[in-house]
Amino acid sequence: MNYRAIITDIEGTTSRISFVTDILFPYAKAHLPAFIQREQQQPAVAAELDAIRRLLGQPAASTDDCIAALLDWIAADKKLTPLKTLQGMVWQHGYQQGHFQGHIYPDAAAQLRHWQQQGIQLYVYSSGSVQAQQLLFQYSEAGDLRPLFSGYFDTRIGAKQEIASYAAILQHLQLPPNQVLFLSDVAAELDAAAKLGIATVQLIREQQAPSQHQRAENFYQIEVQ
Ligand SMILES: CSCCC(=O)C(=O)COP(=O)(O)O
Ligand SMILES: [Mg+2]
Repeated sequence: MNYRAIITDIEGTTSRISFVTDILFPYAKAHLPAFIQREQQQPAVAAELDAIRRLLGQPAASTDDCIAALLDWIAADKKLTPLKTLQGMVWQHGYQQGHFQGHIYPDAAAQLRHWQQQGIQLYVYSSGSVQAQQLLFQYSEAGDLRPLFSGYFDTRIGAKQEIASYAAILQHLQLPPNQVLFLSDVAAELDAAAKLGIATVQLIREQQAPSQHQRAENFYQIEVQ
């Protein structure tokens, strides 16, 4: 089982679920409305507002309508790309101001470093935007971990429970599926990856429902060689 690439999820896998639900999401809920009102003319923000209008099927939706939809989506933990993109923009300020650091389990930081030193290519696949992923690892409690990673994938490549998303990732990696290992806490994500022959390990750190996938309580229990 010599894997040439390992792809890891974040929430519930490298990092505590409560860091996302109790720190990041409330911060976004508190700061997104003012951020959007202030920055809505910025092309990057305007593009996401247009994407929200398309998702709502309301081309004439006001900025306030879009903000209301975003707050509903945060409450429902919707993994919608415009929400995730705007959240990443808002979280950048929080990290830069030192309002919070990115949580990473010590075993995950240590093993990711070890695997990279062994020559294994490391990637991230999270519903959080690539910007949000890079910020979490840049401002992590274990220091700037960005040098460990060869690439990042988010919902722009597809939803995490869709088989096609993993086919697109394999195309990017240019590796056979049996040389790739995907780590996540969510069985449905692992199911989709396994359908293509990607190796899987489910991290059971919190209250995850176990599945038929190989399981590990921490990164030290994951065999890669
Ligand atoms: C990258 S930190 C923000 C994570 C996030 O917004 C999210 O929805 C987590 O989803 P994941 O696919 O990493 O479990
Ligand atoms: Mg997760």
